[in-house]
Amino acid sequence: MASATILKSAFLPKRSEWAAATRSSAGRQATAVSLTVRAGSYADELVKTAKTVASPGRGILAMDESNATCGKRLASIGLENTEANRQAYRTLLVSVPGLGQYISGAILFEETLYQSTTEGKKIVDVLVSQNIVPGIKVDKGLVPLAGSNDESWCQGLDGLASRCASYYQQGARFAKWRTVISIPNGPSALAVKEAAWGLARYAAIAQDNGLVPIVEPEILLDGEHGIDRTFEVALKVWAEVFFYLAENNVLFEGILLKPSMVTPGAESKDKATPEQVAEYTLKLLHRRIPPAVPGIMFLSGGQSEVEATQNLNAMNQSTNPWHISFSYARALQNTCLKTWGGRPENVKAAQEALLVRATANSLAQLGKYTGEGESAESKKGMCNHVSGTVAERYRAVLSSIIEPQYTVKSQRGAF
Ligand SMILES: O=P(O)(O)OC[C@H]1O[C@](O)(COP(=O)(O)O)[C@@H](O)[C@@H]1O
Repeated sequence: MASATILKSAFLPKRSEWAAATRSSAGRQATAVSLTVRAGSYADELVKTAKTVASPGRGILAMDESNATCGKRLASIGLENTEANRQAYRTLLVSVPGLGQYISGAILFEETLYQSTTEGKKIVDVLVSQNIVPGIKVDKGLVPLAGSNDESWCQGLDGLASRCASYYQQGARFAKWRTVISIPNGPSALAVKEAAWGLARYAAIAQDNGLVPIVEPEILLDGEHGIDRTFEVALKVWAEVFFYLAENNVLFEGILLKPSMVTPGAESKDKATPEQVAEYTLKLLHRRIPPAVPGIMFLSGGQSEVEATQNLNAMNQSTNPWHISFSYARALQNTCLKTWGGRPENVKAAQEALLVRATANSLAQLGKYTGEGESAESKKGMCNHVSGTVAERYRAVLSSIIEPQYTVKSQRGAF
């Protein structure tokens, strides 16, 4: 926060000055403090990009696992964490035929943004040909936050402007910065403030360089707390995030959010139905998120594939001021990765598995997901609810691949 203080005192009114100016101007027409924000050169493009990503029936494929996280995913199927294996897996993901019907954006790790598929096509070009907007993870990961209760903060502001400019040149049009908040460890006021300030500085810098910032303060699922505690923490976190976004003159129409859903902690004795998750999460959004924000793209955070889809669907039973959709990593990729298992002969089946999840979440974005087909018992019902080629995909994939391992039970810890 040291550099933050310098920046704030240099360019913006202090809160005390602002309050004094507002008091002394009461009853007069003009205020003493000008809050006019110059329109950035990318403003129109940012708004357009954000709307494209937040388009009906589509969401984001998060495939930006850092090398450390990707290593865990690959280890779960017995593969080494090599560049060649990461390339093979990510080639599989971006090459799924018809993916762009359900996926509007794909978040890439830096390595992937500059990588080609195993057939030698630039991954960015493959995405664009699928009508998918390429995005880039720009944070540099989490490190311990000194002076806190074993909490962390997210690095990456140094050199961010020039990196964002290069990523734009390379074809990225949106960015992502993930920081985390731990409920069992507090969260301390320091950790929340640091998370919010970092996200706001990142968002301003990304917009200045033509990238729509995805703002992701992940409130981790870990813990024994109930849903009310998650709600309370989320209210605090989002209040701080929007306070600092505004202080940094971020254009709200040109951002996207990536929140955690409001659920009980993963180790809580309480369980919440999709309707309860939707009720709490929508209440949070209505209290904290301005309608100027075009899209809210949830992370899955360790929920099972089915839970994440059901919860999204429940949130889309009402008309909302924002596009409410998904930006899932695990909840899109889990079955796909397991089906692939690193074997070339499984690529097609794994791609079908990804398409099943993408289709299901697309339906959930529209509030039309039924879920019956997700279990063996009601497989037929699901097929009856989905028409045409989608039904064929469900039938083929569910019968040949998913059924043995696919249940509505939590798959937490699958990775
Ligand atoms: O590799 P990192 O930086 O730990 O991020 C892990 C993942 O968290 C996400 O932000 C959310 O993923 P989940 O949907 O699996 O929770 C992904 O975009 C990212 O791949």
